[in-house]
Amino acid sequence: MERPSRLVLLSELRVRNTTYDVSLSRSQLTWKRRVSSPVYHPFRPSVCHSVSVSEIISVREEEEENGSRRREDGSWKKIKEREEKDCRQAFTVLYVERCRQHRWRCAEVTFTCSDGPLCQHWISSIREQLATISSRPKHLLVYINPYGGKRQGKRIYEQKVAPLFAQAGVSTHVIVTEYANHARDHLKTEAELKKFDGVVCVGGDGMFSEIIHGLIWRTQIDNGVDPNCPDETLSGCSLRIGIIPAGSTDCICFATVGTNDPVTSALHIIVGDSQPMDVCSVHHNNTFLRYSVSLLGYGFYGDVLTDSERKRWMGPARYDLSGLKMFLTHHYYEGTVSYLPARGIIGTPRDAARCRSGCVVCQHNGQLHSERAESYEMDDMSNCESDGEWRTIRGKFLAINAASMSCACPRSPKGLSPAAHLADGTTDLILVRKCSRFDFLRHLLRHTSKDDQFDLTFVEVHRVRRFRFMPRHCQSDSELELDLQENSKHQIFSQICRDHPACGCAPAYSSWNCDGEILTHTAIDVRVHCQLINLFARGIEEPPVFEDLTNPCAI
Ligand SMILES: CCCCCCCCCCCCC/C=C/[C@@H](O)[C@H](COP(=O)(O)O)NC(=O)CCCCC
Ligand SMILES: Nc1ncnc2c1ncn2[C@@H]1O[C@H](COP(=O)(O)OP(=O)(O)O)[C@@H](O)[C@H]1O
Ligand SMILES: [Ca+2]
Repeated sequence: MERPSRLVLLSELRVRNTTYDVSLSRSQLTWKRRVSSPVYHPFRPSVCHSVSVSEIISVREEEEENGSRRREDGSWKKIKEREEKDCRQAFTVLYVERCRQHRWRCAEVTFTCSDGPLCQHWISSIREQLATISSRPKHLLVYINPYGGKRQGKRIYEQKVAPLFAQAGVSTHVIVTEYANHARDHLKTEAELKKFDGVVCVGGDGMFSEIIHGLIWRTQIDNGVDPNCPDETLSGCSLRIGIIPAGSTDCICFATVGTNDPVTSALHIIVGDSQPMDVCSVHHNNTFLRYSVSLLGYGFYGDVLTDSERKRWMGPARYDLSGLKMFLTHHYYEGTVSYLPARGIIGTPRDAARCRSGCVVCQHNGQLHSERAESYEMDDMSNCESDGEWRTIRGKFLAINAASMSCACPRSPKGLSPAAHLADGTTDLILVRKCSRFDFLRHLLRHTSKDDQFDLTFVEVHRVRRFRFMPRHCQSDSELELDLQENSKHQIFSQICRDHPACGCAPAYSSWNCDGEILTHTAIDVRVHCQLINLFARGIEEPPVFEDLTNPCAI
């Protein structure tokens, strides 16, 4: 149990017309209603509130004049006639309050003091405590995509986020993007990153993808690492990234915070949360293509994305229509998947346990990963292929998905791979083989219910550190020869269809959906880079089950 930390201040203050014992320690601000009579009063239970100092947003001085109270920002708030006539000094504490479904709100409480010096002492003491929190950002670089989701990015930022940043004393440099890849290119070459404590992305998964591409690329160049080499150990990015959800799916925000709510995200940024996250690098023939943090999907999700881009005018609803269309189209694709299973780690894709705030699996596997990386460096064996057995699967697939995190989103609150971890250095490779439409529907529907989407004969899932995919139309002659021997009759039909796509049968290849962006190459080599980036988040919080003994109100 954490020891209650030393008291900084203890005073009798008033909240509205009631007297409270208010105490400030290094970790908590607590206000307990004074019980005037020791006799038990059923209608007046003792009330105690406690806020962790780390979740205080700011403290503000209030001034009274002619029945109104002036705030530091210059605005006036009318106070009630009866209220604190004798108390001339007041201060307001703004703090994080938890609401339903992982949402956070900025709550406030105003304390009135009997004298001015005491009020000033309280304000400066709270500010001093806040100043000791070094993880809080002071200056942020903000990119807004005005074009994503329902095109509300600018409004969301100005109305919901900017006022909170101002209250918390966070200064910002805001760039509203003017074209696709504006943010990526600005980060790659122009942005003066030394000036900032973090980058904020206002947009969806596609916009987040732009930000990480700019940031990761810049970090590699600054550290002399070649991003084109798939076997390079990439340098981790020091700047944290905050996501203000303003896109269509916003799965990266949902899976790291538990909700898609701009105010909640802004508060996680203000309190300086930190959540490491794995990043996959995607290469083709030793040439870098893209990075991915959530879904890499070939077949169904690739086709949905390609089709939906033509319907962007519909906003987020485009995915529902394209999803239905692609489900009915029921295309399958042939190819070869090879993968390196993740060895020595804790956790499997079929676990009941979930990746949550402070996840021990991520901590353990992250540690294992960095120890291995060190020993590779010492042995001068940077090629991680040497420590595992590649496995190969050939087949016809409706979908090939790699989920580096759960990919939970409002459409599927448990996600594509519910037990995947944010920062364990692995990705869950999900292979959905050719099956009937009915069976595929059963699989899809299970993403929205408690049933296990992997518990079906045509679905398999592997936790991997690296994988490759080669569509059949790209296979070499010798590989095709091997396939021919396996199934000569089918092979002939497939060849005919590839050569004559107008025949109306299934297309030979799909495309990859890489965090919501379409990849032009189909043959890819994917490698997970453990904890390469950090977000202003803390993972999804578990609701408290037991009484928290570190909470002064519980003692
Ligand atoms: C018939 C019932 C079907 C129910 C299917 C539910 C399965 C949903 C799983 C969704 C996983 C989403 C993974 C996230 C992908 C995003 O990166 C990507 C881009 O997001 P954004 O930039 O914010 O638009 N979104 C998609 O690819 C949409 C997939 C929708 C599939 C129906
Ligand atoms: N100013 C802009 N104009 C057009 N496209 C942009 C602009 N800024 C960013 N983009 C691109 O918009 C695409 C979608 O962005 P995103 O924020 O993910 O929204 P959505 O979730 O609706 O797809 C991304 O590919 C991004 O590169
Ligand atoms: Ca992972």
